[in-house]
Amino acid sequence: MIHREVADGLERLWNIRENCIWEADESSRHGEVYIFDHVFNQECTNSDVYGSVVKPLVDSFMEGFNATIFAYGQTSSGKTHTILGNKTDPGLFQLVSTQLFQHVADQVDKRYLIGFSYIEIYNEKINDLLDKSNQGLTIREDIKGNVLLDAREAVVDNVDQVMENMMQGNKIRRVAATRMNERSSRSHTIFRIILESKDANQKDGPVHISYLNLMDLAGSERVSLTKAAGERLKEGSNINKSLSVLGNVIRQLSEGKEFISYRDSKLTRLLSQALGGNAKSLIIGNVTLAAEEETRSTPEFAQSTKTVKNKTKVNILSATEETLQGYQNLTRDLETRLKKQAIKLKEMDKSKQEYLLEIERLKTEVSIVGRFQMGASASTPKKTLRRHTFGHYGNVSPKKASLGYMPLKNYPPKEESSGREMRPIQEETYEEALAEAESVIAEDVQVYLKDNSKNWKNLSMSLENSLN
Ligand SMILES: Nc1ncnc2c1ncn2[C@@H]1O[C@H](COP(=O)(O)OP(=O)(O)OP(=O)(O)O)[C@@H](O)[C@H]1O
Repeated sequence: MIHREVADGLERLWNIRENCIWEADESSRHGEVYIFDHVFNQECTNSDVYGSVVKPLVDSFMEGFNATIFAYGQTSSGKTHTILGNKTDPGLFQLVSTQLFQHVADQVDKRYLIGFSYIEIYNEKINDLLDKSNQGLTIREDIKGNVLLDAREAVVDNVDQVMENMMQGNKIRRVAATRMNERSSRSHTIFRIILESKDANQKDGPVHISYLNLMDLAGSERVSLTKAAGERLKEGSNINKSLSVLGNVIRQLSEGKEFISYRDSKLTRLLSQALGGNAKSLIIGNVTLAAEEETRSTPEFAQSTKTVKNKTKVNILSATEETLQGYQNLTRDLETRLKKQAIKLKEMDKSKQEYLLEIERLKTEVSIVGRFQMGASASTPKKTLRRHTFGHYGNVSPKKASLGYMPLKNYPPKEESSGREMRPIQEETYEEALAEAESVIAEDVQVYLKDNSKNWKNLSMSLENSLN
């Protein structure tokens, strides 16, 4: 039981022993004992949960399987605590990231590229938490039924970078105080880690790709308990509606129905691979022992999900010649963003410091992609597609596509045209493309710095440092 429940003098209404949970009042008409793979009591930490049920899933993810982990439960039952944790009890997100980068460091014969995206579904609208300007995202599907979303995908190299991105995202994530929770999540959030790997010694070998979703679902809430009104009430009703669609989808899947109503909510559309598709899924049902009915609905939900069967496979995306185009475009797109940031300095509508940080961050991403791509041959690519996940940027505008590939015909992007001649990317090796982009950026920045040298002496020094 949490502080609020103890302070309110609430009683403990449920018992837990081994892998079972049941109501303490044996005369209750719902005398069912719910049995699960694991039941964790209130003495358990997030690390205990991680070691028992999450780690094996992360191991599979690193072998190339897709994986999804949900935290499901009523409001204030500890979902956010499970995923994000705190200083003394790190959450699953940090524990997963740590394991992932440890694994990557241990595998000397492999090369890895790790991407990270973070989105929320708020009042049935999908917002990118890594890019404030990228709101109201549209879900698209390719012919194979893969869900595509133009969310920013940050390329990350270590746990600190992941945590930094996550904390940036948390600043805009919707949280508000309700009567049940001082910091109640008003949206469903999805962290997605995308892992691409290939054999370091095999130049044109296949690329394995897998994604891992960590989801902190907003909790179901009863208006009689939360006393929500106005905006909070609207949010609560959207949360309850999407959770009810999730319940319907699980029921249809467990009953083996042919038609599954994934399209009834954004949440279930985004989860379609995790529910009955190509992903290994883990559902963590968070409960409080101090509520009767609200707590009962969680083990009931979790039990219904146990009969859902997924069809999983290792995802070998394609051979290098297909992906080479993707990495070249990815690099080019990062370079374009980098250049844009340098140009934006002229407008000075943001603080100098913010631009410098963005430039630094993009430079790091470019070098990470470069390291992963190194060794691939510069043979003429046949396809423009890099891969299909929801950090995919098929046909989006350069403004929206923060990272990822773009169709070849879009290069150089029209709005970026500066009169400089740019050769089609097929004719360039990766090194040539990188060198060209770097010289363009350096030139622009130098011109700008020269023009503004009096006013921006300090800025020019740090910019020059960052470009050297
Ligand atoms: N295992 C735990 N140990 C310590 N504190 C906890 C634990 N679980 C939850 N809490 C505390 O209980 C409160 C509610 O938890 P949390 O915000 O994680 O709930 P939630 O299920 O995400 O709620 P909502 O659906 O409203 O967002 C927080 O103050 C949190 O710190």
